[in-house]
Amino acid sequence: MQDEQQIEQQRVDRVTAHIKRKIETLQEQVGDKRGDVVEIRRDFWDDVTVNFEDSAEAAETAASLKQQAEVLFEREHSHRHARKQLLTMRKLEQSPYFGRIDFKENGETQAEQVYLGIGSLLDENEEQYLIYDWRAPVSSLYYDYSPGPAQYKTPVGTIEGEMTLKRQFVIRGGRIRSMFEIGVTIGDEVLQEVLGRHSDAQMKGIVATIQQEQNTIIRNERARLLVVQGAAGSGKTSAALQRAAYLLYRYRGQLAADQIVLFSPNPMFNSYVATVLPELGEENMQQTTYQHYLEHRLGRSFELEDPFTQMEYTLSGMADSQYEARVAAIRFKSDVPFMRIIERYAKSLGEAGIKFRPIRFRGSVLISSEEMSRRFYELDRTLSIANRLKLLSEWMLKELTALGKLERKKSWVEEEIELMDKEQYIHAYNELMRKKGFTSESFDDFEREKEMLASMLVQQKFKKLRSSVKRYRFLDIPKMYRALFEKPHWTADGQEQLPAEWADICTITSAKLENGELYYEDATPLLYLKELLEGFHTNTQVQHVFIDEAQDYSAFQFHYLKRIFPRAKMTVLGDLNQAIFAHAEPMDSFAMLKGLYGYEEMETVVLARSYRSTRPIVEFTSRMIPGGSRIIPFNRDGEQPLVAQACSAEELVRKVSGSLRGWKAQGLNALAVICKTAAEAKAAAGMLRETGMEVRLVEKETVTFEQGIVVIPSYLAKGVEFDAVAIFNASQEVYGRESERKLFYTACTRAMHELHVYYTGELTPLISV
Ligand SMILES: Nc1ncnc2c1ncn2[C@@H]1O[C@H](COP(=O)(O)OP(=O)(O)OP(=O)(O)O)[C@@H](O)[C@H]1O
Repeated sequence: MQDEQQIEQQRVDRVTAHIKRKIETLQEQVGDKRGDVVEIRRDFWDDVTVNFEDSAEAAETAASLKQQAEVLFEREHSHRHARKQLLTMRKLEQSPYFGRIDFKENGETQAEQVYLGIGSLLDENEEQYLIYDWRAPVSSLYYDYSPGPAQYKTPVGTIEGEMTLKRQFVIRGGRIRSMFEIGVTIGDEVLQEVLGRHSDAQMKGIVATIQQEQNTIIRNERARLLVVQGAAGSGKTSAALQRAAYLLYRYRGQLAADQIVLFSPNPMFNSYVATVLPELGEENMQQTTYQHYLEHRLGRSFELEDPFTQMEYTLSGMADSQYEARVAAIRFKSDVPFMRIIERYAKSLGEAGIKFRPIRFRGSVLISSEEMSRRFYELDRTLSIANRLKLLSEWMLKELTALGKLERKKSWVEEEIELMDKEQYIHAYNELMRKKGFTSESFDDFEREKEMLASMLVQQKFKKLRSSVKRYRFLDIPKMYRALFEKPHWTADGQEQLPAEWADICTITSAKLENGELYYEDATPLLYLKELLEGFHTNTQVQHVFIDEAQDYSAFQFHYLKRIFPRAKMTVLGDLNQAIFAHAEPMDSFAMLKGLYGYEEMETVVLARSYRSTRPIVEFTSRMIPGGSRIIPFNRDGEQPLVAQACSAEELVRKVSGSLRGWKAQGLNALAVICKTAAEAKAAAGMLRETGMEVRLVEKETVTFEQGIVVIPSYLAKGVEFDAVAIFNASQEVYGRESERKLFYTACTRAMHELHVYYTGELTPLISV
């Protein structure tokens, strides 16, 4: 092996020398291309002939503009491309590859040596690959097989043959640190080393150690809906990010990063994963949260509750007399039967019941709701509601034009013209000259001038009205949504069972809406109703939607997402044991997703191995949940989790800060004190600061994930991980309810190397020691 290592090192040296030369060439190219771009941008208008005198000249101008823009686009593109290559080469210079396989294709006499790295590299003659990109078809052999018969898929068919060697390298700074011959699961030694490292506040890429079952997720191209059910720390998020990188490579030229959307659990999570794709030489996909999407779609029409406020209520609002009704409401409004009710209701609105808002101007009604209603229901009923609304809005726009003409004669117009100050007047004059091509002579005519100013003034004032008509603001969606909770006539055929708490649900929903506020659980149904009426605002550009922490989405939300991204393939990643929202509590499988697409379009992958935490931590946390014995810990040793009682709040704080200091002394960087709620986190942060600890309080608005000590509410720790975790207070009082099991489990599974669980009074029954 020693000789082998020398031979391999010589190859590394050759390849690195080649990379260095490439870097030099690329540096020059990047500089030249940037120069080109700067020059074209600077001289853009010099090379364009601008002339709008007649239509022929104008067309020529447009063509010349287009041509110049194309040249610029092409240069920018090639500059970006060269820069991207340069970045990849710089990474390869340090560590050109991490794996090698020798593969003899059936019918061939010699095995080909395939070296895998984070990007590909051709030799000087551009004929042979010195390094294959980890996403190339042949590279999948490395992740899927041990030496022996093996095959891989290419876009033109399956290639069969025999793998005669599989080797893993650790190369740093151009030197081979270690190399191993390996079996199917990629080097436990390397994985041990990687997983044993301390966190650096950013999620890491895992390309050198992707496991076989993770590879099936990454490379899946067939499924319309890919469901990944994986234990805590099993690499769901990691697999999702590598999958995005894979898709960008596999479909390069057809798929751009902004055609992939990732729905994350909270804004901080976005910052946590933000470096993975750029590290792999790809641009980041679009990242959003469901809440952010809702806010974007609902605009500022409501004070929208966020999911974390809802969560705080379900965790701490037990004393509220409406608590039971609210929880029942959350469940009911998140499920498919309610969605069906809304669909039937929307359909019935095609016959009667649409609530219109009158168009008002200066205190009087221009178009009344009765008029709108009459016109709407006079339209051909075989047309869809959306089409009829379109016709109605067209009529309304015409009507506004006619009404605008009448408006010009009114006295307020004359008064406003008289009150115009000089600047306004000059501005209006210039505007009119520009728009209508008036000359100063024609503007001399006083009557005409007044008329023009009046028309301009009215037009300005009506602009808002017209735009609100175009946006269908004349539909009173909240009122219609509210009507669902007033007269449940649409359930009369008894298809859907209403919950026992229905009367209370109606009361609390109406009261909230009346205040111009919206509960989180009402947002999706209300939007759904709105879009059923107005037509769906679909996004057909997006080709892949990733939903992380999918167990936190309701069936209703999934249906909605499917509708707004009709062309996209969905990758849904979740762990039912971490389902922390009230609507998800009864859910025991992702079975509800089956209704989303057909069976044949759905594939499920189960990830049972957990990589994040040491074996003692995984064994400890697995005992908290049903079916926990099925979770396979990766065999990494560490301290047993500590469960310790404190006699008072003061002692609790002392103990927690003791743990934190100890961990810091050991060199651990990312430390978390996990509390149940935001209120507990705030109090804990205050008390810890009093002991001289420097801690950062994470709140729902926090957008950056940083190293150091954080104090964080349990539900915001979703998806992220820390070197060491202290559970602030795992007492019976804090985590006493069965419904908090998954939340508690989520909190404990955030720990990579160390877990300390403190409590006062009685210990939570959720731990079985
Ligand atoms: N194949 C792998 N090689 C190296 N590290 C891995 C691998 N798979 C997962 N990991 C590591 O395990 C940890 C957990 O991964 P990740 O966060 O993707 O899991 P998850 O299933 O999304 O977890 P959770 O549901 O608990 O949030 C991360 O530190 C990740 O880097």
